[in-house]
Amino acid sequence: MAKDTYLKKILGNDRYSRVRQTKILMVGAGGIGCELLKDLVLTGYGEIHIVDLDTITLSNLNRQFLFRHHDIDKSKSLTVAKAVDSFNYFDTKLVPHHGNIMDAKQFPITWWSQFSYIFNALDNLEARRYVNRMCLYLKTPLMESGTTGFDGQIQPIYPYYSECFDCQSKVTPKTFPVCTIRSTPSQPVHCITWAKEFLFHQLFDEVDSSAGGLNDAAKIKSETDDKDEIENMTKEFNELVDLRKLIFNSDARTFFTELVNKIFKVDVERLLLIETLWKSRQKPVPLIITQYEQDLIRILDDQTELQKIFGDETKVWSTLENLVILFKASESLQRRLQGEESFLSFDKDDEDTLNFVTASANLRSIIFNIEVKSKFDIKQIAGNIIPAIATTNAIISGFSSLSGTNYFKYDFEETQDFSRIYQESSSIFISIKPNKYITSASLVGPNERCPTSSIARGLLKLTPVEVKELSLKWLVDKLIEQYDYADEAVALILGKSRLIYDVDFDDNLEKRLGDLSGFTDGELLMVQDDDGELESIELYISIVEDHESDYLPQIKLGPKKAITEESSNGSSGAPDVATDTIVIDEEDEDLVEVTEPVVKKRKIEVEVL
Ligand SMILES: Nc1ncnc2c1ncn2[C@@H]1O[C@H](COP(=O)(O)OP(=O)(O)OP(=O)(O)O)[C@@H](O)[C@H]1O
Ligand SMILES: [Zn+2]
Repeated sequence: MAKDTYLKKILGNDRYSRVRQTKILMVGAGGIGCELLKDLVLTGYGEIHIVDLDTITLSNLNRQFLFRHHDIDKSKSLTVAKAVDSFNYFDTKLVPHHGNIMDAKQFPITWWSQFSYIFNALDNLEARRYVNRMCLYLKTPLMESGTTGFDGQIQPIYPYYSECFDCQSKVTPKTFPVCTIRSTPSQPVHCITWAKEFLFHQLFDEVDSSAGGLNDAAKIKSETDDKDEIENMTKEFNELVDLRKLIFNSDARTFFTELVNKIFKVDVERLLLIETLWKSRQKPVPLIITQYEQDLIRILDDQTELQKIFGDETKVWSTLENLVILFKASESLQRRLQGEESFLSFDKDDEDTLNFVTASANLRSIIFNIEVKSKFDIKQIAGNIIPAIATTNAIISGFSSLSGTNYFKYDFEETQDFSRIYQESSSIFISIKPNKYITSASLVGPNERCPTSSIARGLLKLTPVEVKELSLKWLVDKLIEQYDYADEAVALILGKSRLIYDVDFDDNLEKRLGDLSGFTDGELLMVQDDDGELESIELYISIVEDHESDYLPQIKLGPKKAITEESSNGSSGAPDVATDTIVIDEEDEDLVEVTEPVVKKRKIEVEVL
């Protein structure tokens, strides 16, 4: 049977002919992207654009099966596009783009508007949110997907008909109270966090006293009322400062001995004095280095023995072995700081930093009678790594492409009316839990409180000549005419927060649009109703050579909706998939970044042209 006859049979004639004519975009060509592109090519799409900003690394090869060893350092998007050639049975046109999808210069809205459907195969919240917003401006359906270990999810998004990516707040990563980390750890992860975020950071990293963290007095006070505990922590901190000085003016042995003595003996003895802490907890046992000194010296001189310890990363090291590792790591870190490097940051792939954190976390675990972990395990936890599983990616990609074909049931060319299809589509979840390997949930309408989809969005299309000739007054009148705003109720905010017009500020009215600084292609214009009756609309300024249709989107603005703090909160990378990520990690801060769409008018910030 000819290959496309086969496809016709599976999809049916109508869907088949629509698939063949459809141009889609896939964002991300990593773990999910490789699997997904294979599926999309075999679905028979007419044209697929692929965007990825990254190049291939060795660690990608175990699961990103379209890449080979000789592809290392090559562009992911260009490589995947070539790799699928051997099974491109339906002659799908592949158009790769190497670049950041959030780059509005490389990918202006006119570029986005060519796609009928967008598939996300991304690994971060920021890019996901960006694509979600672009889809809202253009009313382009989006298939969102994400995996974390054995968990995975797809979410079909039909803009303004079903929930958008931001409609559900994302699971917040776990955080630990400072005092659990500093005084009363009870799990390996507490000791690992302490070793990485506190000990390593204070000794070797660049310390920014204004940044807060585990030493911030206010933070400590907010976690405990115990005066002794606060005093202890402050003392510990000051002694650490002295220890840091020793890095530069002592030899390796002195530094190591002082380090072990202070961190694993003196600090612990001090904690033991606070009796309230140990009423219902097992007491820690301070480490006495002299008990291990002789063996330590012997092993440090024995290369074979050393190699044996360092060679097995999956073994759980004994106290003595952890001390050996700690000595070698601190010696090496000390040498690096005495040399060229002015500070050292923890990096799971930097052996010295990982060894230091592993050994010090384990020694603390031993003291507090907590399970000791192998270096391999600690690397996963300290690096916030949740292993990526090829099978999870393959299953999720399968669901993503399969569910995407639902779109071809109807002809949306003219209408973009998704009222039926969204009710026939579902989010799908997979997991390793028995009886819950695959579950699904019907799509529901947008969350009224969603910070992203609770305002209307669309394009304001103008030609360069119109931008030059039309005045702001023309635009205000046009907005009133189109959206039924009460007279004098319109307020316009350009970009992040610049008020360019409202009833009390009409200085710009006679200006040409092009003379308003910032009125450029790709900039956002927020239209607010000062009477508080109608919802806001965010317009994406699109300057095009020609626009047949209207200047403004054909939308009926609904009544204004309330947005709450709670609903504008988000954090995890994959949609709704819980992770065991440890916070108190600066890197995670970008994960909680939220783009607030509703800009409060602030006249103070007005720049009069
Ligand atoms: N803003 C962006 N623009 C374009 N591509 C992006 C953007 N953000 C992320 N990506 C791409 O999305 C893909 C996500 O894939 P994946 O989660 O497998 O990540 P990875 O970097 O390949 O693997 P890992 O993070 O596990 O080492 C990556 O190839 C990444 O380059
Ligand atoms: Zn939403």
